Amino acid sequence: MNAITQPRPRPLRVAIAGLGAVGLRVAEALDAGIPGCELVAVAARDRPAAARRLQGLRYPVPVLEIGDLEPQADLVVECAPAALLPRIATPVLQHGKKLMVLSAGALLSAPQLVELARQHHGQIIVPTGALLGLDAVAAAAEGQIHAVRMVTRKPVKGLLGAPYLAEHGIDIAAITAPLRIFEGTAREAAIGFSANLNVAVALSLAGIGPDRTRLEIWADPALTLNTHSITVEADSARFSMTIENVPSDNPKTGRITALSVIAALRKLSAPLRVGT
Ligand SMILES: NC(=O)C1=CN([C@@H]2O[C@H](COP(=O)(O)OP(=O)(O)OC[C@H]3O[C@@H](n4cnc5c(N)ncnc54)[C@H](O)[C@@H]3O)[C@@H](O)[C@H]2O)C=CC1
Ligand SMILES: O=C([O-])CC(=O)C(=O)O
Repeated sequence: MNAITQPRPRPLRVAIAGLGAVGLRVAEALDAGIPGCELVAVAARDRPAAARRLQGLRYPVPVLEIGDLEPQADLVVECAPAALLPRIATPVLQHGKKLMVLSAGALLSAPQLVELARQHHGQIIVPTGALLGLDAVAAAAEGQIHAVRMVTRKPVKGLLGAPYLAEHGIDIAAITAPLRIFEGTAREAAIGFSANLNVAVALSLAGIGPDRTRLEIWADPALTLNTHSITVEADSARFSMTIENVPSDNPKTGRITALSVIAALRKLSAPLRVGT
């Protein structure tokens, strides 16, 4: 007797907005093959340079303007400077498609994007990125979480250029000992450290929100790894966890960030899915 075979579903067409440290690594992984996904296009600021960076791919894809990505794709991975998030996200969500967001901090100043996703049955996916344990935080949030704290320690060059430092006259270029440069909420960090602390916002969105998630940031001249330590107190569990990230080509961004995106893409259509 013949088994009834179902047609193989069409792969998800994936586009990448921003071809920097995260975007290029994700493009290479898609080109090498992530089951259920197909790289169809990228957007970059310097399109000829991006085309050169993509020359090594087995299946080169077009380099487009941000505004031209949506019609080509079912899912767009946003891995561009935070200020571009609304431009990248709006057409994707208006068409009920999926958007994977790395610039998670920028979601706080664009809450309309979540509403847009709701209205048009699209979805914003924030991967765990450079962090860990968002599965446990999200599970604990189904019960009652009393407190979430994070302490981030980064080498000086992982923090240089953050707007908070200039606004508060903090000069870390020549420090010789660890210096606490910030204590506040995830929402405040998203504004002052928009290219350095997306992880704090991702943590807050998984847990108790950006106004109750507390954060300290230290600049440490002796450090080589971007280090995030989290403690959670909830009615279901108490846990603490630390990740020490090897910086990527971009010293602000841990290498594991792109790998987290790749794992999240793989999970979208995997026959066995592990973790919340
Ligand atoms: N959620 C998380 O865990 C993490 C999030 N991030 C965030 O992810 C984003 C990407 O990070 P990286 O790849 O390290 O940054 P990057 O600076 O290496 O890459 C960003 C790319 O976007 C490009 N770009 C600039 N203007 C553009 C335009 N108009 N159109 C298309 N592309 C444009 C830049 O040329 C650059 O190649 C950043 O916002 C970063 O803060 C970074 C690390 C962890
Ligand atoms: O890679 C990291 O350590 C985290 C990071 O840059 C971010 O959250 O934006």
